Amino acid sequence: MVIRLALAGNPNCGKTTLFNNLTGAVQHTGNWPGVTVEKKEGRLKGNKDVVITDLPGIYSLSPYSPEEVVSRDYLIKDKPEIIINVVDATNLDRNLYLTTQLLETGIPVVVALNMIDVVEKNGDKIDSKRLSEILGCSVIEISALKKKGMDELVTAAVNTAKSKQTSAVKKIFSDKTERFISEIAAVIEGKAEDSLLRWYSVKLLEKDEKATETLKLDAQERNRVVEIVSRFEKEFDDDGESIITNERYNHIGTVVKETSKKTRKEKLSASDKIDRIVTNRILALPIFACVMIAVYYISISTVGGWMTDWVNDTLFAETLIPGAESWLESVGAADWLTSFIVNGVINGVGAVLGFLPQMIVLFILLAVLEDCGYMARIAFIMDRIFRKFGLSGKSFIPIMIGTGCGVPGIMASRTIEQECDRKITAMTTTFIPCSAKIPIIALIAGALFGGSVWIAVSAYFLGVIAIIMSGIILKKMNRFSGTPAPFVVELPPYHIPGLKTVMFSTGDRAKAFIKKAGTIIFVACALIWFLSSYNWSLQPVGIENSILESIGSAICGIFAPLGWGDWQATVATITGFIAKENVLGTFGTLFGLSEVSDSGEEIWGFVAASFTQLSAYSFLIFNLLCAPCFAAIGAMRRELGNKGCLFAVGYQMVFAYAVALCVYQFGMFFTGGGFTAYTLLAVVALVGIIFCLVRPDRILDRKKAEVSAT
Ligand SMILES: Nc1nc2c(ncn2[C@@H]2O[C@H](COP(=O)(O)OP(=O)(O)OP(=O)(O)O)[C@@H](O)[C@H]2O)c(=O)[nH]1
Ligand SMILES: [Mg+2]
Repeated sequence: MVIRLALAGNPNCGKTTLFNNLTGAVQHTGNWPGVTVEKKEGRLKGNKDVVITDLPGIYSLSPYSPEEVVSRDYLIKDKPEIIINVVDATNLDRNLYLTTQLLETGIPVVVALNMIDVVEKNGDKIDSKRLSEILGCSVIEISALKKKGMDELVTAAVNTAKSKQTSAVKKIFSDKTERFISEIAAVIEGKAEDSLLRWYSVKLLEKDEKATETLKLDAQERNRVVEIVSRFEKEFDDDGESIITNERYNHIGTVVKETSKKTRKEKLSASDKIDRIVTNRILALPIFACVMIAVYYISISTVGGWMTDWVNDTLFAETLIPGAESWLESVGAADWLTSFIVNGVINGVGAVLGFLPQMIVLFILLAVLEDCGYMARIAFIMDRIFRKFGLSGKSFIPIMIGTGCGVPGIMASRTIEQECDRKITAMTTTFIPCSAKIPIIALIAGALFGGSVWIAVSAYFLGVIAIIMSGIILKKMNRFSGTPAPFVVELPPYHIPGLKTVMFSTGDRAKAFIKKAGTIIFVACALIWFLSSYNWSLQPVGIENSILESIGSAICGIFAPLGWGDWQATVATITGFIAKENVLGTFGTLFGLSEVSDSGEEIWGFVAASFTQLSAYSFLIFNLLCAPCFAAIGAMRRELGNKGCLFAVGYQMVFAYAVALCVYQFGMFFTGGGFTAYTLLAVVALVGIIFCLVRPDRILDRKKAEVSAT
């Protein structure tokens, strides 16, 4: 018999850590709420009959955002055999709120009292035996991080599931409320399964619409319910949902008082002390800027840079390429094959893989920031700024994730309740440079700006500014209008990042990067090599007469106003849509064929020769802001639908073009380039952008007027 076991609990209580322990999986964990946004399945190590589902974190069973709906639907509709309710023992008050709701679902529940190591370290005490008596279900003390109590938990869960013993329903509301619950239960009896009768009765008193819909009551029953609810609200002189919420909290208050003892009296914890500085109104932003500059300095300029140089200069330029060449010669390989392997594959894929060391250093640093808890603070800090522009600080979490890869970044936008904010975030997340764009940044910085760290830093700030500007512009459109959702991310206490968590997270991201180099980029490089080695009659020719040159030349005029209208840069940009790493791979392949230099910084020389600082920066801007790679466009389609996705891609292209145009043309103008037709075009673009930014928000004004009229 297969037992389905669901892990449910508040965000950031350790569900995924527990899931990884039990199944041996390596799902992403992090010290902030909202890491998991999709349900994940795995099988228990050593007992394949137990299927475990990791769910996104929820605060209650009245969900507001889409990833919370995932959790609730799974629990209520798919009905697992048993719920393990993971509870953060350092935060009993808040966590037990969900527990009282889970106990009403009629599904057997076992409470896993997680983070017991922290409780013990703080010198606090929790009487789990008494807690188990009051709640009416097993309570097992565990530490998912230290792997304590795992066997006990599994045994308790499997036994409870096998005995099908639901927890005894405890009356947790006041007698008066319980009477109303019974009244409703009498009306809907037979409409819901017996085990869910109490659950639905409470939901109806709360006026939960989603729950009401699934019940399919007839008109008469519905009227009866409405009558009971209105009597209920009159009796308490309050809203149904508030009454229920209040009484739940009252009940939990007494439970916590009876079962837990905190030794330390409200002294400021170390986390609070750090937060006083880190989230300080004046210091927060400078500290954030310093942290990010340090991260990119370490990963791009120093440690990561040295390692990448070694890979590019020594490993590829001095060892692999000559080695492969002489080996191919010695076995008598055909010229075209040698050219294909050396120029097409090693140069192209190598150009991308060369950046792996930088990337790994960056991934490690980001994972550390994530796991120690600083990322959650960044979201909190950014909320203050974003709110001023009508955006929610919650948008910043997807953006932070997007620095790794846009695909999970776009998916993380699901944690945002407000539909308009969610859509805008999904559309703009990829403005922030993802790891695949770092090689482009490093290339431009290295080739034309003497490796300056400021190019990378400016790229990130440009991303943030593009997001804020787009937020303002899009908010004024009908399809995105609305006020930002209140921000409720909690700040989890800081902790020392776990070595395993950091390694998993880094390994995961690095693996994805290598996999792309081995598949999609390999194919793209091979294609580029072919297109650049043959002409339309399929005769081998120099690159100047190749198919690629003719395609690039045909369309490169479009980019002339941006300052880099040559066919190489155009082709590189186009291949970037397959995967952003291709931009570099393409330069690598293109350069390999021109056989000029012998030093390791081959691509740099090539790029430096065909760009000026200004045109290179404009090239960088366009490639950073334009539509993301196909994988990310696919993710946007999932979140926005076909039409929305098309709109998003169109918007990103126009926006990227306009910004790059303005930067290049005004740059030219102010450095003595004169006023040309293109300068005029840039003036038009700038006026257009400013108009979109400052035009009055008619929709919001109308809504305000409607509110004040009523
Ligand atoms: N000290 C301690 N830390 C833990 C324990 N379990 C988890 N953590 C840490 O808590 C943080 C959150 O863990 P996750 O497993 O990502 O939490 P989650 O419940 O899956 O979070 P969401 O997916 O956001 O809902 C991580 O930094 C973990 O390392 C524990 O038993 N003790
Ligand atoms: Mg999780």
